[in-house]
Amino acid sequence: MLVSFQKVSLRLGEKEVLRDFSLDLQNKGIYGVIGPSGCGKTTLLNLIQGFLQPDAGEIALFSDRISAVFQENRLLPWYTVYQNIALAARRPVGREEVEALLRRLCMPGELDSLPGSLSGGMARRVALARALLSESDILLLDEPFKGVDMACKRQCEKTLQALSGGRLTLLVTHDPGEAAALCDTAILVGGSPLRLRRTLRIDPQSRGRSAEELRRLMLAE
Ligand SMILES: Nc1ncnc2c1ncn2[C@@H]1O[C@H](COP(=O)(O)OP(=O)(O)OP(=O)(O)O)[C@@H](O)[C@H]1O
Repeated sequence: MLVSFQKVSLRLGEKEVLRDFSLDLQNKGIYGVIGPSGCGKTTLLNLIQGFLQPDAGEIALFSDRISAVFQENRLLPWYTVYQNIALAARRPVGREEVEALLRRLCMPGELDSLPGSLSGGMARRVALARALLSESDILLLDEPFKGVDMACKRQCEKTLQALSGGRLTLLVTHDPGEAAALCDTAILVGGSPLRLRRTLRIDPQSRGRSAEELRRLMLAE
């Protein structure tokens, strides 16, 4: 088991977000976590990262080397784009490597910019570059393409697919098209408290059909 939630319960304030929630991920690859707003997707990522502790139950991880794109970008405003990315990398990272990755994320020539001068979509891609370049076994991405325009998004999806290899990636998204385009498996969650509704293997040969299927399942629930 690479990631396992065993009968995890968690209350946040008045809200019982999880009650006896179980989930086992056995293989590496990209998992899309899809479900309605407010159901608890970010909470799952926060539990994996140890930012929240369960009230009951257990979470087991095969590695604690985690990199993430959080709901907010969390860039350090006094450091440049290059410094923000390189400082988090857990290994020496040269300017050329960062520049090449940013180019693959449709963002050339911003290495020495400060985060405050970037658009929301650009800052999002810096946060994504930071997570991708960081040496990690688990990649947690909470709506990583928020604010990124359609043309760049396709390119960023390809780059993410190419660079996430060898890791276990959890991608929170509201977009069935994005999940079908990128993921190996979609995990549909929902309800209050949160429950696992369905897992769906995405067939790489027919991602368009998987997107339709996911749309249908989301509307049905
Ligand atoms: N610190 C907190 N105190 C009280 N309730 C909280 C707290 N943090 C989150 N919640 C509630 O827990 C629930 C799950 O929140 P979470 O952010 O995990 O949902 P989500 O599925 O990621 O939502 P979205 O898709 O809108 O980002 C929500 O109803 C939220 O209001």
